[in-house]
Amino acid sequence: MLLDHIHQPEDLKHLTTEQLEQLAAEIREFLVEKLSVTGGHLAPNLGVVELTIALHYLFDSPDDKFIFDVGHQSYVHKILTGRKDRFDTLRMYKGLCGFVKRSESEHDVWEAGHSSTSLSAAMGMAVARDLKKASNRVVAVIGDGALTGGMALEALNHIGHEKRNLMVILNDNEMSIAPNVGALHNYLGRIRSDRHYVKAKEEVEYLLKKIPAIGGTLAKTAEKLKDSFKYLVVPGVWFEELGFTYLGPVDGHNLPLLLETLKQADKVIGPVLVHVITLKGKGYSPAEADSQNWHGASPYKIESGKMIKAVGPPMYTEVFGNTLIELARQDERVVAITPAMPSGSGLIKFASIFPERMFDVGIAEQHAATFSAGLASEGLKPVFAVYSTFLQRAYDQVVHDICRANLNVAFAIDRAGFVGPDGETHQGIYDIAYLRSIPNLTLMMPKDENELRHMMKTAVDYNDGPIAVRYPRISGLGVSMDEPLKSIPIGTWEVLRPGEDAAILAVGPMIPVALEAAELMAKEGVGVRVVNARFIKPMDEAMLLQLAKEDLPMITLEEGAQMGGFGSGVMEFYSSQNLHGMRVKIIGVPDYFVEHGSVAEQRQEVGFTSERLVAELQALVPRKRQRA
Ligand SMILES: Cc1ncc(C[n+]2csc(CCOP(=O)(O)OP(=O)(O)O)c2C)c(N)n1
Ligand SMILES: CC(=O)[C@@H](O)[C@H](O)COP(=O)(O)O
Ligand SMILES: [Mg+2]
Repeated sequence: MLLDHIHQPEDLKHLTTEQLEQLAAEIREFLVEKLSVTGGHLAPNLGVVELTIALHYLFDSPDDKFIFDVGHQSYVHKILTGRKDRFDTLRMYKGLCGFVKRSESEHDVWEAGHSSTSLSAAMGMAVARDLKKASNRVVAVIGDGALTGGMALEALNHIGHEKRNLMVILNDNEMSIAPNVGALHNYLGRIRSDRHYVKAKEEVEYLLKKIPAIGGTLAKTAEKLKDSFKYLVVPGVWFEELGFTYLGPVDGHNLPLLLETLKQADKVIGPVLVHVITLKGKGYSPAEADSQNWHGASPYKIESGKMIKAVGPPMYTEVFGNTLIELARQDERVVAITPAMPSGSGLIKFASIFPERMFDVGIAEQHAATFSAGLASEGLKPVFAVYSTFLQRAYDQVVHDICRANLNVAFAIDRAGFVGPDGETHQGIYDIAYLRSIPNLTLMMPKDENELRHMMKTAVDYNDGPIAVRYPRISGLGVSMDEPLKSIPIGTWEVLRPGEDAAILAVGPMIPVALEAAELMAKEGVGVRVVNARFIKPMDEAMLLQLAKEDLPMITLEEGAQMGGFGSGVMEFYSSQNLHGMRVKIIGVPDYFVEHGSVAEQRQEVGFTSERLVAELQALVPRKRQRA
């Protein structure tokens, strides 16, 4: 196998084109086989095998900087840069990261996970190169989905203006996670489909070259003629008008053509955009047929293409999607907005039932937020479905357009808390801290999937401003769903277990571990009250005052950043009441980035365990209260 002899990009340089094509086939086989066990972003990586081989064959990483947008399609890059032997640990605890990772290799020059950052980073590296009088290449690989991200367009604007040497490779597979959307996508579609563009362009350019060099007005007319023809035939004229040289579209699986085009691109002075057409999932028929489902694959059976899914209670996401349909049936104000995550957010069924009330705006969280504000300003009830981590992209819009204006936007914040294999770039652990300080916003988290349903009803019924419900990327507890849906009084907590010696104020999925700790403490004769602190804002101030009255020591427990989180809110409240003697132990995610692994391993790592809680309670509860 050629692949056995590839340990670094240098090992590619002597191969023939036929050998490179053989290598591509071997890498595809490797990916399908390895990811059948580990899971991962199979379809995106199958689509960039030839492209990644071509880059490492022609150019010289790490001197030449390769920047992968999102970074989920960097497995081939990792294989070619000495990490193929680590793929059995892909996305596992302390194993190979599923995204580009600087600590893994000198070839990983730019980390991501969130989309649309590659062009800005590339521009930074290009300017740095020029200021250092260096001559390395800077090559960004960005997908058609990521190109819909606002940051990418901001960067195109800057790159085209400065006209520095920089190569942008647009990996166009017509897919985001779902089929890509938007006017830019439609434009790319016209280029992809009108093959005659390329032929006509060559003929026109040949013809124009034939016109003898002439002076005077005729020359100006000829130039104008050439420009107007350009609009007719140059496929990438939009990019050309932004200051790029556009090359393509080129078949991203035709290695000889790809090599030829990249060599041509390498000679261009100034920014060049190479439009590469690929097939997401190329080479594995189940992934080719359904690249949305195979974008992020669970472990699977290779032969049957059947993914191995955990059986058990429904995911919170599924309960959200089903409940939103129920609410939308009762209330025609309800509309759903997703920034390119219809499937991950559980909205596929909703979209099929209410196509006119479902909006996939592309990878555009900022736009999604203010679009929701616009909808709410006209009396609709927009439900903005967004992952906690991706909502970070729209922080200003949440403050400036939604909360300040006190508009009735409902946020359905999925993937709140640890997310597992996607790791540090995707952990949903900052939203409590970054949302609770914004005036007018109500923030809640259910103890189980049944309470999620009632919280969604609460959010839709609530007409006093923005309201957010956050829920985790895990299955529910398997509780029964009670009917009918009813609103929960805002700002009310719930005592789940009585106790006279201490209290744990737990948020969402932290409740089971709090109940476990209380059970263990009961064996020591210590009564620990467990409270479902389901409203992070506003808090249940009556209950907080009652706890103070009883002088109960307490733990606050949240799967969110400890700094500025729910526990901080409790301390702030007691401070505001001048209750300075309260003994409060805040337990949340410590101040560092928690890397990939399973949710259970991540929780274990930061001490979200009943054993840890018991130790903290023993330190908190004075001896006299600990009955013999
Ligand atoms: C800011 C942000 N929003 C959403 C996502 C989720 N996401 C990851 S990959 C992806 C689709 C990317 O499409 P494209 O850039 O075309 O790459 P492809 O997977 O098609 O190769 C999305 C929406 C993200 N990573 N970052
Ligand atoms: C790379 C990326 O951002 C998405 O593919 C993300 O990994 C999806 O996350 P879920 O698997 O939680 O839907
Ligand atoms: Mg794509």
